[in-house]
Amino acid sequence: MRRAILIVMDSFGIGGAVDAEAFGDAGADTFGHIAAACAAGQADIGRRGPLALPHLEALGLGRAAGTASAPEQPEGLWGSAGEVSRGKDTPSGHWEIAGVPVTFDWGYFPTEIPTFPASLIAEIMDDSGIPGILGDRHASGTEIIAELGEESIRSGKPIFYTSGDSVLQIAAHETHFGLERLFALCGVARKHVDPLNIGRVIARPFLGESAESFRRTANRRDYSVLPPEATLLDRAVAAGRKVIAIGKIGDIFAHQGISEVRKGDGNMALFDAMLGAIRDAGDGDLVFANFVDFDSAFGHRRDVAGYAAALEAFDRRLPEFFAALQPGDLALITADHGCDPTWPGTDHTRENVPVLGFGPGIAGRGIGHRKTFADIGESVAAHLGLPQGKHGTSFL
Ligand SMILES: O=P(O)(O)O[C@@H]1C[C@H](O)[C@@H](CO)O1
Ligand SMILES: [Mn+2]
Ligand SMILES: [Mn+2]
Repeated sequence: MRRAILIVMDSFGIGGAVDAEAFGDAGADTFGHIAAACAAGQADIGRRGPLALPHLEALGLGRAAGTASAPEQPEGLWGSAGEVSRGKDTPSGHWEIAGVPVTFDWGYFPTEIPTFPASLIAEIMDDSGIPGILGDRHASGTEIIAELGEESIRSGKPIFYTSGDSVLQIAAHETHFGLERLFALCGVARKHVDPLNIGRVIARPFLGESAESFRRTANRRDYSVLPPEATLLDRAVAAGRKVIAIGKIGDIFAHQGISEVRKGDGNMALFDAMLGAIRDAGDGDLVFANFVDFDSAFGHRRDVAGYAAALEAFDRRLPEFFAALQPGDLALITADHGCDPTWPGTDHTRENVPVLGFGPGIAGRGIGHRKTFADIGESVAAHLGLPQGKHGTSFL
């Protein structure tokens, strides 16, 4: 069997991006700052003490990140990668991993309030029939739901907000507003933000009846534009291979080059879904998984202890993953950008990412620093015997 399993630990950066300064992120280091906070006893909520990631460390995470705790001889291929895409957003990171860097500029909404052009909101209201909007500014998704959720239920107006990413996010109550109605509204909005070059419209449904009990549900849906060129996923599908997308991978690629989508509510359910996909994948297939909680539940929330606990929970399950691999399989663990929970604000941070490769019979060695995430996708392509793309080089 020659299969590939590609895992994105969403936002698990390791610092050190050469262009971090240009993003206002010089010094940001998601892994490094979480580890330092844990070592200093500053992340003892729901967990305790130094960050314990024995399996990721054995694969070479410490060496990739240049930390002292690294083993002498990591068990896998270990290294780091920098991003050449112009944004530090999720689609840019994933598309570059899949061999297609984003070399154009996304559209962004300004930080003024109101944030969204009045003409855009008028068009969306006309087409969807909503009575108006709330929010209309940059915000943290959980905070703006706590602040405006009750008014949204009362008035029937959904909450529109954005971030440092190229996004229009729409939060509305799953039952009072209606989930399908929210999805339809996002479809309408997607059409109207196309001319503004906005990367994603994101449906952010929530449940609960008051600020204290509101919680976002797993029914988030991302409406992305198509990648600008054929990705690794397209090459795989064109060659008759199956691409099984775990979590939000399907949405991120606008469902292009995807054979099957499997979802899960939270990292542990996603891990289960990934293990099931590995059981079902055949020779030459690709399983591509995104673990969103690191970013969405902890990075953007600037929750250091929560992020550390999520990393440790992920690491504890890696032996199940190792056991699921078969001779000939290549597994790669990486990330799509940083989201340093010690950093000011609530946005992503420009960082290098770890690249950890392993599988039965793959000997440990350093692969150095890769100048583009695209080297990851081209390595998968080489492993699966797919045509090579033009933006990266295999490290196999
Ligand atoms: O709603 P939140 O604050 O979690 O929004 C973040 C900011 C990103 O743009 C968005 C997409 O992942 O999540
Ligand atoms: Mn991401
Ligand atoms: Mn994010």
